[in-house]
Amino acid sequence: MEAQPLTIRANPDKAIVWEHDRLYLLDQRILPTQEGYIELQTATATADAIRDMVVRGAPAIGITAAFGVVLAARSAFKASTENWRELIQDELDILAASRPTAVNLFWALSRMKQLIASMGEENPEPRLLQEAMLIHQQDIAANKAMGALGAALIEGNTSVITHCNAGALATGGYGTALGVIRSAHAANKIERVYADETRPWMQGSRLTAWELAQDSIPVTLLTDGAAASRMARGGIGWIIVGSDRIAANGDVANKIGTYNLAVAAKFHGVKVMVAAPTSTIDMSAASGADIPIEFRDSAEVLKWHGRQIAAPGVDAWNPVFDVTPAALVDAIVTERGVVLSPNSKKMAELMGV
Ligand SMILES: CSC[C@@H](O)[C@@H](O)C(=O)COP(=O)(O)O
Repeated sequence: MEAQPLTIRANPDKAIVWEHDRLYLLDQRILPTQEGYIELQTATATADAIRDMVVRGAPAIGITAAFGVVLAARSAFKASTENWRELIQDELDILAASRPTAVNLFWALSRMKQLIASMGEENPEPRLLQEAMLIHQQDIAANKAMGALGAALIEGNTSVITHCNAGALATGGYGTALGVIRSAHAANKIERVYADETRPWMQGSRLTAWELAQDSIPVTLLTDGAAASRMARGGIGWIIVGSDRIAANGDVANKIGTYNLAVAAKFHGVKVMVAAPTSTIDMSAASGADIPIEFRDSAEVLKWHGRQIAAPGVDAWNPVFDVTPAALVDAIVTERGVVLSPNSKKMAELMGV
């Protein structure tokens, strides 16, 4: 899958673009040294793009899958105006199998499936496209609401640590954790952001630092192992991260290494904020133990830029997410409100169940 020459200037707030009835994704694998969009013509190609990390980040995966359903409906309706509903099923399953942890994927597919179930004999594409666009727009609005709510929790002017990339690139735009940081920076509450590099895909150095630099927000990279040392030296008010799935008891799945950060934060008296839209909350997962954790190829750890960095025959354990227990989380910030010291009762109240 090669990046196409740019027709749209690369912009983190435009990582997912639907234009002239076509789906374009900013290729996040090649940032920040190259910028290019990939055009996707089928749902299967969309699922491949999600699996191969062209697009990543929980809300962005969900939005992309919703547009993937539009592409699936287009080809199914072209093949048969009568049987498109049956024809689309395989592609819906292929999209659902792309990545397992981010619940936003399944949430978005379920919204699209509900709409399909309510449709008559008309061409499904226009209404499905309208729904995908609504999912996209609602995500941006949720991020802006979270930005204001999360920024309000930060007192004075402080430095923060973030992990992975929970910015505009990982969402429909504006970002979750980076949305909070953007809003807090605009309110003069952020002195500096320390971005963990985030092995092995380097979302922190390649994507987060790129986004923050474009916003002129002071950013310094940390190797993942340096975060506790940085906290020990003081001046860090908050750890601010996103999430791929939050369980009904407030346990948080996020990029591998988030749990380490939260443990170190507790020891150093640094608070932990998780910013995530309610589409990331999975009330059917009673606790973090019920969240499926994606394991990726050990080659992602054993190789660096295609070069072998471990002795031949050495294996690697490569879970790409971990679960931070609710007891280590000070605040979950959603578009519906903030949950302080989350637990099952407070999460149920937030979700109205
Ligand atoms: C707003 S994005 C929140 C999470 O999806 C993000 O922190 C993360 O862990 C992304 O992992 P990735 O493997 O890059 O998709």
